[in-house]
Amino acid sequence: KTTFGRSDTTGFDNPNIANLSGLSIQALPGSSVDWNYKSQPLRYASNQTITMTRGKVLGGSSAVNGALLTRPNKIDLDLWESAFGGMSGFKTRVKIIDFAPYRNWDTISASIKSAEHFSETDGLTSTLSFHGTVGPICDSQRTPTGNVWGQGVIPAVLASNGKQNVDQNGGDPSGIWYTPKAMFPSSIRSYSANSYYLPNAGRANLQVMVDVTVSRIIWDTSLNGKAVATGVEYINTAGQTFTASGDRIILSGGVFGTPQVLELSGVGNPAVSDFSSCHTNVIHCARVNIEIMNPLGISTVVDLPAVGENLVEQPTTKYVAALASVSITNSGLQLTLNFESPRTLLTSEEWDTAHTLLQTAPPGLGDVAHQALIAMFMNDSVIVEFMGFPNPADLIFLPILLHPMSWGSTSSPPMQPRRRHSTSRSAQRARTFATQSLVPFLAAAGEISPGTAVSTDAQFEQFVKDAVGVGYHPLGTAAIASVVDADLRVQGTTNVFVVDGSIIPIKPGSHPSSIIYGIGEKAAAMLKASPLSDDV
Ligand SMILES: Cc1cc2nc3c(=O)[nH]c(=O)nc-3n(C[C@H](O)[C@H](O)[C@H](O)COP(=O)(O)OP(=O)(O)OC[C@H]3O[C@@H](n4cnc5c(N)ncnc54)[C@H](O)[C@@H]3O)c2cc1C
Repeated sequence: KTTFGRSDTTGFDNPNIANLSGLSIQALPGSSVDWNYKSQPLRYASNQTITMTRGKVLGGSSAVNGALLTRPNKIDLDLWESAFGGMSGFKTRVKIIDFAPYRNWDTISASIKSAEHFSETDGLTSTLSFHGTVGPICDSQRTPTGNVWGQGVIPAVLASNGKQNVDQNGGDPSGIWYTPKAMFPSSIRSYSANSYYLPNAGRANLQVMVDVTVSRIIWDTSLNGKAVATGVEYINTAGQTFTASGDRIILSGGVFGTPQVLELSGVGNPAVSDFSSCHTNVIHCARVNIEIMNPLGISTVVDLPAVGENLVEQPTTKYVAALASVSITNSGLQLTLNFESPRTLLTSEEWDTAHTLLQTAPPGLGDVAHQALIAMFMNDSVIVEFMGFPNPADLIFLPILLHPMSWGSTSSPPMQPRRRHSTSRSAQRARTFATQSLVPFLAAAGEISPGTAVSTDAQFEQFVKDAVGVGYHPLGTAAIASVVDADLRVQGTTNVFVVDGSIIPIKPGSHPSSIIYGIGEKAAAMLKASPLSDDV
């Protein structure tokens, strides 16, 4: 049975969701299908308040995203293994010790492939063995229809010692390539609502409701000191409250919604005095002076201060320049991504400075995560992605910093000085590349952002403070090892699980949706295989 309310919450008749071929997806952030979460004023970014877009529609953020299916460097995912493998007691504390699905590049890649149905594109070379071909999410590559990328950007990257990567999804994303998008051959978006849900909508044991919001988990008496859930409470748009019961509760509310439901249910940080227990090897708490549940009158069910912490987001700025003439076009899909590693992005002097800065952990960051960041840097894992945007009259690059060095929480987003420095360097790099290599394509004095008034290091730093945006890739607020165990069960509960991007403990340098689809695939297999009698 399927209970649908307003059609915009199903999204199926929203052309901006369906159509990936033009500029329509730019209309989605801030629209009625966005939760429109706002950050607190960012202290290190001119007190800006940033909108943290998340999809409020069937399919969640997969309905409103840019649909790029990328994967990080192999090293980024292999580091999960060393992070968790080194945690004493972790493996014996969980009952179902099936950590294998989330262990390293090989296991996570295998899960991603099981979600993917990749089709090769005529005229483009790809490596089929890197891709899945029978999963629900369809993806393929497209060459841009405008000539800026094919005739301008790609030759310019190659001329400046860059490389063209045959297929970035095999563990080395460095270089430039036509990135796959999650879409059917018709350029219609392929996402969780139409590719996972719709083919199964007729199942008798599946009921989907839209226009309702889960307000809390309902608890029974505890078993062996662990909280037992019997269902959830939810509210409709008229403010009426209902309940749904179940043997297992699986939260997939995303990086903001999942910790919110946990905290409303008494699972989280009750008071400042419990803050110290938040520090594990991997995770730190950003809200050093904030107690979450007690002031709101929420009784503590599980004292778990790491809930809502460890929020990591990728910052970005915008380089925009007017094109020289109407015969030069930048239309089509934003498909070509160029990934730079520390050694290709930074001068040797900047590399030394960055290396020195990295030796000191940001405040509160656990040693394991700190060592992981250093390893990513030393192994030359990609650190900046330059993404092109299909604005007909402009060349637009978004340099996205992939491995940020600051952490926040669901109530206090990250943006600390060291990250600002790296973001400023990548903004400078976007201009240098455009002005040195793309002159014939750009209008004279056509730079719109940052604008020619910005030229010194200090001015670039100020530009970043004033104009920084987000990559829309927040992760980590109910992380493995700190909030959930290896089987994705919330610590201190018998039968509550989290399956979404909030379980990712250490940020990989990529767009996250492919990994999150992979997590969904593995979690489904794992939960199906594990009998309810294991929920103790
Ligand atoms: C504008 C934008 C562009 C992006 N571009 C890309 C891209 O090109 N490539 C890429 O890989 N990634 C991209 N991403 C990121 C990617 O889409 C997300 O990381 C991913 O979809 C997150 O999946 P999730 O399951 O963790 O959460 P979500 O997809 O956000 O799903 C959470 C769901 O839970 C619902 N929910 C939350 N709270 C409640 C509650 N209390 N009761 C009931 N329901 C609730 C939400 O409405 C939503 O449907 C982009 C994201 C955005 C916003």
